[in-house]
Amino acid sequence: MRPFDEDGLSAASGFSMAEREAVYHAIMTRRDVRSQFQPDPLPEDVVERLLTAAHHAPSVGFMQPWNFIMVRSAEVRARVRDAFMKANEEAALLFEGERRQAYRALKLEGIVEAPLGICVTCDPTRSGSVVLGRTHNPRMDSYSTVCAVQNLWLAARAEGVGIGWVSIFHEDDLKAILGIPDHIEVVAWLCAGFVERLYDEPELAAKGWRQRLPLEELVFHDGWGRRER
Ligand SMILES: Cc1cc2c(cc1C)N(C[C@H](O)[C@H](O)[C@H](O)COP(=O)(O)O)c1[nH]c(=O)[nH]c(=O)c1N2
Repeated sequence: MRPFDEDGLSAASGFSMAEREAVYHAIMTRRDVRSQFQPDPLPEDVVERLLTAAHHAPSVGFMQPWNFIMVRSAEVRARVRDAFMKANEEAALLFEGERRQAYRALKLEGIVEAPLGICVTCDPTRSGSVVLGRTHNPRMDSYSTVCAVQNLWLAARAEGVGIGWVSIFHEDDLKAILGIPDHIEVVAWLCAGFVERLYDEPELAAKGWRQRLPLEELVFHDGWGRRER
């Protein structure tokens, strides 16, 4: 533990080169995983570290609106997969012609293959109706929960655990399967399991669905659309 002064502050020294590289390495090599899961259950200490990382995410007003429903039951995961299949077929029909065929060829979940499903939810009532920082934008609680997902995802990368985020569901189907109360929002279904190999680039890019945009096209200066400095 670093020493704290009387205000509870300690020196914000930078990371060593190796620590910095490790952080960027996790960020750059994190992947969404759909099909490389190993069936072995994740050890409890690993799961605990992933959840602890998630729980240290930033949250609006320090609201910590998240819950994590850990789904190990193969029977429950099979029902979740059925809910995905229904929604995925609806999604396929929204694309036309070749794009529909290309969509159908993609594998977009590993719900049954991954030994653990984590349903991450957001409770908008977690700290009363008036929340510091959320008063003018109620979606801030969902955004906070997404931060928890990203923390978990990066920690998982460092642990050799693959994570696949599946969002192709009717929320009510997931709520019914998992007994989630009406007022709770489902933010993510995460497939989790050890992986030996990962794609070097997003699988959707490797399979020609969509490529990474050039960063410089996305950065503006001093106003929307202003590319010059
Ligand atoms: C909110 C949200 C929701 C989803 C995803 C991501 C996020 C952030 N992704 C994963 C997504 O396709 C993936 O992140 C991008 O293709 C980039 O690839 P990498 O994550 O860098 O491997 C995703 N992937 C998938 O196969 N099925 C899905 O339902 C979803 N849903």
